[in-house]
Amino acid sequence: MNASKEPSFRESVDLMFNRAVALMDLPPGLEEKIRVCNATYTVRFGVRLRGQIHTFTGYRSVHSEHMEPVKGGIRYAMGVNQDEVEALAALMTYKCALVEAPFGGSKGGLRLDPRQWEEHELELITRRFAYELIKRDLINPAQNVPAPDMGTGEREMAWIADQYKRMNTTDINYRACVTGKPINAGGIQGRVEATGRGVQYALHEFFRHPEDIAAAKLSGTLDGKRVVVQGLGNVGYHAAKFLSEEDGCLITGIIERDGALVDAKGLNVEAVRNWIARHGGVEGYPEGQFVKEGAKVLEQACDILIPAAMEGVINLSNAAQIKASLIIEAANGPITAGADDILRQKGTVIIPDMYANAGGVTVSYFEWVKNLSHIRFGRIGRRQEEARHQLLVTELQRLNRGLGDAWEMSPDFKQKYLKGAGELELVRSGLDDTMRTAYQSMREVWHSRQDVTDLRTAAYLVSIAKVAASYRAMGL
Ligand SMILES: NC(=O)c1ccc[n+]([C@@H]2O[C@H](COP(=O)([O-])OP(=O)(O)OC[C@H]3O[C@@H](n4cnc5c(N)ncnc54)[C@H](O)[C@@H]3O)[C@@H](O)[C@H]2O)c1
Repeated sequence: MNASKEPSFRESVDLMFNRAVALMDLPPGLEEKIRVCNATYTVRFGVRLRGQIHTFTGYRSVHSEHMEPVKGGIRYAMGVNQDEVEALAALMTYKCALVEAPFGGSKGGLRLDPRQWEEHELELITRRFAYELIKRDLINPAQNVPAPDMGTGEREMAWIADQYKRMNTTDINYRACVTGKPINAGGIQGRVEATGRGVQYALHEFFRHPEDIAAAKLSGTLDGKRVVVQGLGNVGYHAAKFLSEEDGCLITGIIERDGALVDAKGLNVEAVRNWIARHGGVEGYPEGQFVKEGAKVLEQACDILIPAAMEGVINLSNAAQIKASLIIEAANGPITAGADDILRQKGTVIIPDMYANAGGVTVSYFEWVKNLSHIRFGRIGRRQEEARHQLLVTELQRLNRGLGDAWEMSPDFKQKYLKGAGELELVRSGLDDTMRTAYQSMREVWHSRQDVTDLRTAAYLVSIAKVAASYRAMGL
């Protein structure tokens, strides 16, 4: 294949879907029903800014309503188009099914570069976009619940929730109309970092299986592994930070819009992030080496490659040169269908997007449930009980006393013990359980079926089977 034959993002998702359904025995016609996008709404609206009217184009796509509400982020970027939004909505359907978040798939986008607008201008634009979607029930706690994606975050979600409340003054569940909100606007602890945390938990689970580590031509643990990450935004930053600070990984490459930094000794993620915040890019960072053609660093030798920026970055033009033997797709669709073929033939192990970045929607689900139940999270679950018990045992050992003795708690212990399991602990353990269980469901298919040679096909098989079962149960 040459570069001109590169399929679009939407075609790539469909090609990978087709590869999986060819191995399934679905009732006639159901495959087509699952694959197609149910509806895409395009809106153009004007906002008076800087003395003139600016017209913006936005989309909200609903891929599958086999479960409602449908769920999926809202992206702000210049490249947003219908094809992209539909591909992302389809991935949301498969992702939610894989991790058993009870939602259908949706996605939205607004064609604009958020860096070109002031905060108060972005608020006006966001509120107007939200108004257009809310009045058509394309944002609604029972029907369609957005979340952050590229170019958006907590701030935009808070504006959307407030806009919904203004238009639905008697809806007590208004907070559940969007997830990824700030804590003081009905959000949940651990949501901001959830997708990056999920990438870390996915790698933890991968490294619990020696057979899988060997398949990726690696050995040992995460400690000391060389990691290259593309995109130091919400997902890439948190993934790189947790992997370097908690697991001992060396971040040997960071690729951003203006170029890349490489350093065999490992880069300080926090310091690079602060540099980007101050200077708008990685160029000039005082440590490591700056590479102007950042995308070339995707081809650098490393153990784990984490594309966490955007789709299509590993494609027919560079797939053969990729040296990492393990790629975890933190971004949606970073590998095109053609590149996926090349990498699979080379024996590269790919942990697919629909699983790898599902931490965001998983914790969004917790937030939505919290908003609907109107109860603060913090009841003690089994794992928290165990953790509390362990804390108690450790403290008693420290004091060298038996259980019946009178004893003084250390202030640190007292604070932790009396606090019990807080919301953050619950969110983390729920996310960890979800990432473990979903990985095991994929790997079971990967290792038990002769005709399944990769994790992506396994992920599609698991999720399509669940979507198909929903359609069959509800009747068409
Ligand atoms: N935010 C979430 O919770 C979430 C959940 C699931 C999946 N995702 C996916 O993860 C990816 C990143 O999302 P995000 O929320 O972290 O976005 P973000 O806007 O917070 O960060 C994106 C980062 O990538 C950088 N970037 C953009 N284009 C680049 C390029 N060509 N080369 C190198 N760097 C580039 C940006 O400068 C920015 O630092 C997207 O594919 C998104 O769909 C995000």
